[in-house]
Order: sequence, then C-alpha cells, then structure tokens
Amino acid sequence: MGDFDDLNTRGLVLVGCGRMGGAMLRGWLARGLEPGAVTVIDPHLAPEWLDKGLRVNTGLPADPAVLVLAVKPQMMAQALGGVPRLSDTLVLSVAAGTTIATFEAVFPGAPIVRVMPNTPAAIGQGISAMIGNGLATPAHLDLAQTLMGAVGRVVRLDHEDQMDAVTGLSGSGPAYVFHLIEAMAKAGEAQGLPAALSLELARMTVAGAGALAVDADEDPAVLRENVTSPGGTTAAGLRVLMDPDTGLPPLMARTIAAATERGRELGKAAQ
Ligand SMILES: NC(=O)C1=CN([C@@H]2O[C@H](COP(=O)(O)OP(=O)(O)OC[C@H]3O[C@@H](n4cnc5c(N)ncnc54)[C@H](OP(=O)(O)O)[C@@H]3O)[C@@H](O)[C@H]2O)C=CC1
Ligand SMILES: O=C(O)[C@@H]1CCC=N1
Repeated sequence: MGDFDDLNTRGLVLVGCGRMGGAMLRGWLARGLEPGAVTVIDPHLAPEWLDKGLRVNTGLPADPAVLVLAVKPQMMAQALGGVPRLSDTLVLSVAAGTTIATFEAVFPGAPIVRVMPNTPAAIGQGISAMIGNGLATPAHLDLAQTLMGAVGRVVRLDHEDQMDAVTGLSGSGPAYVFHLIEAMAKAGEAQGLPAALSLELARMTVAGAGALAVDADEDPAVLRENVTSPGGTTAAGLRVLMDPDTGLPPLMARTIAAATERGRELGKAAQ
C-alpha cells in the first residue's frame, strides 16, 4: 500500500493551482499521486497543466479525501462560494493569514488543517508548519502530514497564533534567500566579477551552505565560525554584516516583523 492510496481512491481537489498550489501538485505527482485522482479548480490554469491527465475545472468527486485551498487570501471568499457541501473531506488551507475560524464558518463540522508550506516543496525540499481544528482527528492530521511530508519536512504547531510568524519566516523566507543570492551576485559584480560568474558563485554558495546547515551536526553559529579565520577575509565581511545597528540582524528582524504583521492583517480582512 502506498502513502497516496486513499487519495488515489477518493480523490484530491486543489482549488488554486498557481505558484504554491502548482509547487505542491508538482511534488505530489512526482511522488505517486495519480493525475486522474486530482481535480484542479482554477479559472486561469497555466497551459503546462493541461496535458497531465488531471481533471480540470469540472465537477468535484462526491467524497474527496481532501480539499486543498491554495488561492490568495483576498480571493478565498469567492473561491469558496463555488465549492459544494462536502461530507467527510479534510479541508486543508495553505492561505496566509486566513484563520481556521474563517473556514469553520464556511465548512461547519468539517475537519480543517491550516498549513504554511513554501515553494521549495516543488523539489521535495519544503518546510511546512501545520495545525488542525478540534474536529481534525489523528487520521486527518496524518493525511495532512502525508501530503506535506511528500514535499518536504513538516512541523506541528501548538497554537494557531504562531502561524503568522511562521509565514513571515519560512513561508516568505525563500524570497529573502533568493534576494540574498541577487544581492551577493550584484556585490561580486561591483568587485569586478563577470555577471554570470558572480551569479553562479552566489547561487552555489547559498545552496551549499544551506545543505551543510541541514546536514551538519553543528549549529549555524559554529559553521559560521568554521569559515572565519582570525584576522582573515570572513571576519572583515562579518564585521559589516553582523553590526548590531546596521547589519543583518536588525534588518532581518524588521523584515520578518513586517511579513508577520501583514499575515495578521490578511487574517483580519478575511473574517
Ligand atoms: N507563493 C508562495 O510562496 C506561498 C503561498 N502561500 C499561499 O498560497 C496561496 C496561493 O498563493 P500563490 O500560489 O502565490 O498565488 P497565485 O496567484 O500564484 O495562485 C493562485 C491561483 O488561484 C487562482 N484563482 C483565483 N481565483 C480563483 C478561484 N475563485 N477559484 C480557483 N482558483 C482561483 C489564480 O488564478 P489568477 O492568477 O487568474 O487569479 C491562481 O492561478 C495564498 O493563499 C498564499 O498565501 C503559502 C505559502 C507560500
Ligand atoms: O507572499 C505571500 O503572502 C505568500 C505567503 C507566504 C509566501 N507567499
């Protein structure tokens, strides 16, 4: 029996197949979800999805195992208006901000799991945080774990109010890292390196350091110290980057605070 057997039998409905929904679907299909078991509802589905054997913008199965909601929070109310009443279906939302209570008002009596994934899910390298409502049984949480575990790691939250900070950190985080690559590449160019070489050095440095940070037993702080020779080049660079007033720590604190606050605002707007 495979992990996706129940999903392949009862079906999975994905509402919204854009950047995040598409990233998860790519991962699920690569790991054994059958295209014919997937119903995608998205009025402007990208052409790349049309020849994959998915059921597209058609009626929902009677009793799908899971309804995945991956539309923008601002579009959620409109998208939910088109979803018929479901009897025994897990509702799994990845929307930033939108609270479990908002979904409970739309799907009374339904098991609901709120998840915050990130786009590296597309290559099985995501990290998802999740929390369920009172009606989500261990079996429902296991189903959510199976889905999100197929595209990366999964952590479970103790309190829903942690979700906005998770969103500001790991949900939005890939964008910060991509911007770090852009900034490092530009800085290399400013020191005289050709653009393509500088980008390749920046990209692989971030990829390699990220992989080492996951693989190694040591803390990131120890890995940083391992690069830093006394009186050497790294120490000179880190004096700028770690400045408590103008360096990365206060900048990152403001960045994640702004993203977290935006999640809270989106949640209030959806109520
Ligand atoms: N992108 C990310 O890195 C992450 C996103 N999320 C969450 O995932 C959700 C989707 O974000 P993202 O993928 O970036 O957004 P996208 O706009 O890329 O994808 C949303 C998709 O839903 C479609 N859509 C719009 N209205 C409806 C509707 N009524 N019914 C069905 N589909 C509809 C959109 O079509 P159209 O473009 O034509 O409007 C689009 O294809 C958001 O709630 C976001 O908070 C969570 C974690 C990370
Ligand atoms: O930018 C956003 O609102 C979404 C949520 C996390 C990542 N992208």
